[in-house]
Amino acid sequence: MDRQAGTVAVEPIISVRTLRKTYTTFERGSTFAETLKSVFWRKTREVDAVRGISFAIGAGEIVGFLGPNGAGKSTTLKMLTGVLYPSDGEATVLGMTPWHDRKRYVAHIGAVFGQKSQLMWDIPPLDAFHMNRAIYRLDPARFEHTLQTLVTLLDVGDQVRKPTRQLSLGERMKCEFIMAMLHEPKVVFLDEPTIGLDVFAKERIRGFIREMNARGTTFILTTHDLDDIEQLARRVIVINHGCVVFDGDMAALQHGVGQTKRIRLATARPPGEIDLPGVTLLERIGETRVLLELDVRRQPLPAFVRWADDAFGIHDLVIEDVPIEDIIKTLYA
Ligand SMILES: Nc1ncnc2c1ncn2[C@@H]1O[C@H](COP(=O)(O)OP(=O)(O)OP(=O)(O)O)[C@@H](O)[C@H]1O
Repeated sequence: MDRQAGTVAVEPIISVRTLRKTYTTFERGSTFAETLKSVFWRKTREVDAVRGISFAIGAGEIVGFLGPNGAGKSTTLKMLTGVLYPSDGEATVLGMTPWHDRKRYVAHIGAVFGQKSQLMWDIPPLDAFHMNRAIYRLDPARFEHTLQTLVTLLDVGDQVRKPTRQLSLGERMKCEFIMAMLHEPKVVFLDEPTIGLDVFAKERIRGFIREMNARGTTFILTTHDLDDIEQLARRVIVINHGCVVFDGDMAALQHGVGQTKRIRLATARPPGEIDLPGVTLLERIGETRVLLELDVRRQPLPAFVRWADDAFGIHDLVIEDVPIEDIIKTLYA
């Protein structure tokens, strides 16, 4: 997809315009006198959780929605799933305003919240799936076909008949995905969908998301697990303090970072001061080891290697890309 940051070439399926949410909280005070006073005179405090964010998402995208704790991700997702009214701004998802006519809206979207279950503890997922069929008034033959497809993709044929409380976390999460996708939503919101899962369960869930995306589902994925983002999202929107601080392709983000390399150097003689343009000393490890960061636009790699060998003698050299965690940390900062 040919896309500039924040815009999509195709007609957006999700469009968010200067969306804002301010929470008003009441301060009660900590002493008895303050609590008594607050009965007559309530002191309020305003929290600007989301400060006028805008973005557009095209059909078929998987977008990673990232930000540190308290950045405003859940608040945004709650507005986009219609749970929360915004203080200002607009959003349309599949041509509908999420917080208007929510009953009609939820029939077109799906949501999986890693920390919140849509299943019922004492009854098997299969019964809950059939309840959803009734709630969404799904065609029985189509429902059976979709159910079989989802059960096969996630390999939970034996588990869906057990009471939910007997399932492992990984098995339950797979059933949560089935629950969210039985009505074939075009847009699915995921909030920490792999939290607490082992590597195998994570792989299975990620494979499932990729498969459903290939079949046309658009996903917005909020997670603190950057492996989810690296493996699934072609685009990331990063928010911090309620504002969008980056909106662009993962590839562009990684390419920008590709201009910076980390170099682990073991030298024959202790390296003294390294005062070269484009070279930052990150860490000294013992007498003869250093970790450096190199901006290859200002300090070409071959020239640096020649200089280092002449200056201290190179014993060993490892060249690494900057980890995605560090790039994201910089954006958060
Ligand atoms: N119901 C509420 N009342 C008052 N303030 C709230 C409420 N919900 C969230 N906030 C505040 O709004 C800000 C954004 O919170 P939000 O939960 O959207 O962040 P988040 O990015 O999802 O964080 P996390 O990664 O920790 O889940 C925070 O400062 C939070 O304390």
